[in-house]
Amino acid sequence: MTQDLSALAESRDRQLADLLRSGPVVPVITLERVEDAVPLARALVAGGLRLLEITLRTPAAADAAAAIIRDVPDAIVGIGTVLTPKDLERAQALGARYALSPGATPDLLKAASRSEMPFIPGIATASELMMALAHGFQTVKFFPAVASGGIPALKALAGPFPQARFCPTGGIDEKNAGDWLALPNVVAIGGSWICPSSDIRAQAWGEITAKAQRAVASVKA
Ligand SMILES: O=C(O)C(=O)C[C@H](O)[C@H](O)COP(=O)(O)O
Repeated sequence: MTQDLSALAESRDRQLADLLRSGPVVPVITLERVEDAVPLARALVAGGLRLLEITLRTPAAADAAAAIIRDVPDAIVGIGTVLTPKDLERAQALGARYALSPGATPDLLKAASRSEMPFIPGIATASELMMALAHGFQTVKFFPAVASGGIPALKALAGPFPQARFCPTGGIDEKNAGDWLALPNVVAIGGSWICPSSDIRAQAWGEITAKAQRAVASVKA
């Protein structure tokens, strides 16, 4: 890495460390309707979760993220399902504080390594992790966490890669959240269990606040 890229990587790491202090549980949010965005974000913040991931999976996603950024100042909005350099630009243009991907491509890693915005690439294997580390990304998503071998797989990766920090997602729920968070190299966990599509469709904001509160309690347990 050149000196310029190293300085950018350090600055992103510092910003990310600051953001993760508001974690460590990140609800993964998929919104079908823009009008659900603000009440959902308020329900999550009321339950104690400020760090959010809005996935770019629906046509409503960008407007939904923009509405939360505008109207819910206590929410810290990250954009998920960033698959291309263009998605990363979109996340930045929206004013998101960070971006995440379920994986990574050489193009995406290259673009993200030249950007100021904190970015968390996804990895599921040692080779993918090596690629992320080589581009200056020490904090990675482990996705799909449970299907890729779960906690034993993450413990195995910790051996050769002590510098890596993980945000597992995919298959995490209320029952196993505490086990994942107990791992020393896990800095945050994420998942859709806190705000499943069925609750969002039903506008069950009270239920979502209760799930967020239980997630916060699992961190303290
Ligand atoms: O879309 C993305 O950007 C992702 O990285 C994937 C999400 O983190 C998982 O799909 C969440 O998994 P579940 O909690 O099992 O629903």
